[in-house]
Amino acid sequence: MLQVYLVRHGETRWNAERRIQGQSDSPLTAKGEQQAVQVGERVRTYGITHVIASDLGRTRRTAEIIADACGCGVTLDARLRELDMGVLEQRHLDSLTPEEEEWRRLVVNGTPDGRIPQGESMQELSERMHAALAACLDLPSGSRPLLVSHGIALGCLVSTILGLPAHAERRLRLRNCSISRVDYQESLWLAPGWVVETAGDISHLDTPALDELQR
Ligand SMILES: O=C(O)[C@@H](CO)OP(=O)(O)O
Repeated sequence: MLQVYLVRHGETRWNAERRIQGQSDSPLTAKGEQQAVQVGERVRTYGITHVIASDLGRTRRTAEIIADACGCGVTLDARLRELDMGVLEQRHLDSLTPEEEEWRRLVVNGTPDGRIPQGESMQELSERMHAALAACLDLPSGSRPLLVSHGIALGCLVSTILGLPAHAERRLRLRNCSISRVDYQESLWLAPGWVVETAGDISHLDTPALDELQR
C-alpha cells in the first residue's frame, strides 16, 4: 500500500492579510516557518523518502524545512500549484466589487467550468492534481512521498477522491501546515484505488494560523 502525505504550506504574509495568492506568491511569516518546523518534527520518523512541492516560493520554503528534518531532498512539480485565480490574484478578499465577487462565486459554487477571468477552472485543477498524485505510483516500491501544496488544490484532490465535486473543497478546512494522508490500495472492502486516511490534521501545531477563509 502506498501512503502519500499531503501538507499545505505554512502561513504566509498574504494569508494573514486576507489577500488572494493563487499562483502569485508571498513569503512565509515567522509563524509559517515555525509551523513547517513542527510538521518536520512530526513526520521525521514516518520514513518519508521524497518531498515533492509545488514550485511556488511558499511551498518550496515549507518543503525545504520538512525535507531537512526527514533527511531527503525536494523535487518540484508545477502541477501542485494553487488554483490560478487570474485577475483576482493579489487582491484583498474584502475589497472585491460585486462583479468580482460574482466571478469568485462561479468557482466556489461549482458552476461548470466556472473560472475567474484569466484563471483556471476547478476541473483543470482537479486533473493536474490527480496527475501529480498518480505520478507517486511510479516511484520505487517502498517509497513514502510527502507532497507540499495549497489549500484549494489539496482540498480539491481530497474531495474528488471521496467522489465529491471539486468545489466541495470549500467544506473542508485545510489550515496552513495541516497534514492529510491518502493511500493507494487494492481492497476487497474499501473502494480500490485512492482512499482518504485523514484530512486536515493540525495536532502537531501549537499555534495554528487563523485560516484566511475562516476569519
Ligand atoms: O491562494 C490563496 O490565497 C490560498 C487560497 O486557499 O491558497 P494557499 O494559501 O493555500 O496557497
